Amino acid sequence: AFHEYPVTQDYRISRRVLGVGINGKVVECENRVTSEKYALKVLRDTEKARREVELHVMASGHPHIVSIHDVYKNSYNGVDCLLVVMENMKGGELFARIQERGQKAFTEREAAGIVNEICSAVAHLHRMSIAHRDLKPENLLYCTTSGTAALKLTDFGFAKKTDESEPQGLKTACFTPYYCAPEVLGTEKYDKSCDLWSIGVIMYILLCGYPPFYSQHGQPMSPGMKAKIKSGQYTFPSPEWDCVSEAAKDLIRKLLRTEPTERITIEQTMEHKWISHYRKVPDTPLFTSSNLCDQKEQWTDMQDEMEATLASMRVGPENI
Ligand SMILES: O=C(Nc1cc(-c2cc3c([nH]2)[C@]2(CCCNC2)CNC3=O)ccn1)c1cccc(C(F)(F)F)c1
Repeated sequence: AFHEYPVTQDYRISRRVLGVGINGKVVECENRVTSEKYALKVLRDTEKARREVELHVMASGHPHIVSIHDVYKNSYNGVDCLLVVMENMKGGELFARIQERGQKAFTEREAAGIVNEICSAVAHLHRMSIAHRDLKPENLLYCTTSGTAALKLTDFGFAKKTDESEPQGLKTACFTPYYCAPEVLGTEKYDKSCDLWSIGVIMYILLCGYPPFYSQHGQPMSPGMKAKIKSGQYTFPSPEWDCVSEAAKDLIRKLLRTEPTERITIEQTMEHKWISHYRKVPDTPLFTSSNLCDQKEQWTDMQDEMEATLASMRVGPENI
């Protein structure tokens, strides 16, 4: 249930904008009693916003999910809004921190530790039949600027329940299901498999500093593209990948399978030795930090491309 009284009664809202999400803007705010700083996400009160808040509240409390502190329903000159007060992730975004690394090289073992944190957040969501569907670097934030700060996942703007609790479009259609192809009936696999693909892309970038897939530059993703990821082939180019372990490449191959039904699940990923024994992964220095810095200007292109591919993967009866 949401507080109906004004959020300004409990928090002083600063003008500092922390970012803009799918459904709303994020600003810094301060609790009037404790002077603690929080992040405030302002959403128009729509069906979509309700779902975002509901799923984020369900997931909140896990050590690698940004926690929700309070939710308010206020209206400003006749427009109903939902205001979500979250813990303030003062450490900023995942790749910004690796870019700012400077001299001390980023190692394969550190990459494994980060992927382990992301996987435990996704495992928590998938156990609750929630698919995040917008797992991208800019939604992975650090609690504080300290080197040991926890990495947490945020922005449930595209999250969705994958069990039958929600009418899955086609499921309600009146036809004899046994003629229906599996991939149409079980969007459950699809939605969750988007998150595994995202983990694969993030893991690839962590290990070399550039993304696995490039579309022909400037070529827009064809609109209405089916769930197939316009993946093209990816490779493990020299010299960056010569020093990366076979176990890491094995896991990437299983995460980046083009066919969603052939992609590894989050449970299988957590059992993969590169994750389950991440503390034993070789502490090999990587090219990541320098490559992330060198191709800084291509960074926004990369984010746009990942965004476009995620959009094309968010298949659902409503999107087919
Ligand atoms: O982002 C910061 N604090 C923060 C931010 C969020 C947050 C929520 C959402 C987002 N951020 C984004 C912003 C645009 C990129 N995607 C994520 C869109 N969707 C969200 O739902 C949540 C909690 N604390 C922050 C605070 C202080 C300092 C710094 C920095 F490190 F940058 F100095 C960052």
